[in-house]
Amino acid sequence: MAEKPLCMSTQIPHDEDTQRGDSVRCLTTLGHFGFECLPHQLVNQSIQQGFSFNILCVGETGIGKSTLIDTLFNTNLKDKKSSHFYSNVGLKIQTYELQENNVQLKLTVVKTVGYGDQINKEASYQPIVEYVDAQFEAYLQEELKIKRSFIDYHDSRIHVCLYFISPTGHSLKSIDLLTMKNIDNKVNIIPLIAKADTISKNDLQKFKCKIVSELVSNGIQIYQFPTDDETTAQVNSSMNGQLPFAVVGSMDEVKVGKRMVRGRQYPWGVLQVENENHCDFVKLRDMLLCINMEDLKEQTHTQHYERYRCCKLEKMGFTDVGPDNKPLR
Ligand SMILES: Nc1nc2c(ncn2[C@@H]2O[C@H](COP(=O)(O)OP(=O)(O)OP(=O)(O)O)[C@@H](O)[C@H]2O)c(=O)[nH]1
Repeated sequence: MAEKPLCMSTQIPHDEDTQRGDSVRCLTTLGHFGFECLPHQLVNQSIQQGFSFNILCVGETGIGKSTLIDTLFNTNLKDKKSSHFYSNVGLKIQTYELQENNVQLKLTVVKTVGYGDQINKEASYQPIVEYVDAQFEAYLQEELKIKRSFIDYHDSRIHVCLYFISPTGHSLKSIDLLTMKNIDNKVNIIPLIAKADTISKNDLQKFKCKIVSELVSNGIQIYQFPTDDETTAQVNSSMNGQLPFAVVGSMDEVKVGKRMVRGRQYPWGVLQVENENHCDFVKLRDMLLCINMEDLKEQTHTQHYERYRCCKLEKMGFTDVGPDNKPLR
């Protein structure tokens, strides 16, 4: 078998090579090496592994959580209506395998049940906080194992919380402020005005402004679409200015002219869910699924989980040491 000659001197330093730090130099490469294919290797590996995405839907009973998820993913996940008479808030967790072309997505939807139906508002957000923390804890425990198996580990950490605001047209309720305040450093919150077809366009704009000012004055951090990538900076920054999205959900097919569209039929006409002049559904779908899903996952890992992990490890007595082997404070 013919052996390939080993090329020892493949990189020739040029005068213009820049010196970075003490020991890392940028060299101009000559010829083909192959590492330019690394991004393709990553794409193939990701497609083979499949993707997962975990959504938490928080909102009052009957506010349109299941319908919106169905409309987003074109599924029929809703089973039966929840009662208004639960003594505690519960969470319903459902996982689905979805496929679009050759991309597989394991979607987990966690939905509040009985939220807003109790007098004690503390009891309304506590189960949500506990659930989010429990998923961080499960991930941390997997990380701390000697034999870790992340390949088949189902990462259930919540990547986004869709917070459904009741379309009152007035202001946020105390339960909204309390819950968002207690989860904003644990999850990426995207606020939505639910059933936006029940409020006039004029009132909707005023309501949006009121919500934003209440979030700011209460120091509640909502997720900001990232503006550091030049390919998405413009659209993301414009969408940041349009939050909270006013959404309408529907799986009904309605006739408009010669076309069938998803919408809600009224005596005065049809509200088309996918018409950007009618509501912000398409904006939400694009932002959530097409443009920022990966950032939501990254923020979950690098910000929210990292905060949980740091806190937990410190409580467990771990400390980092500096170069002099002394504990860092
Ligand atoms: N007008 C209007 N009605 C909606 C909208 N979305 C859902 N609905 C209706 O509201 C009712 C409740 O919707 P669901 O999607 O079941 O609400 P949910 O929040 O999942 O309800 P629970 O699981 O019972 O808490 C249904 O009759 C829906 O058809 C919307 O955007 N506008």
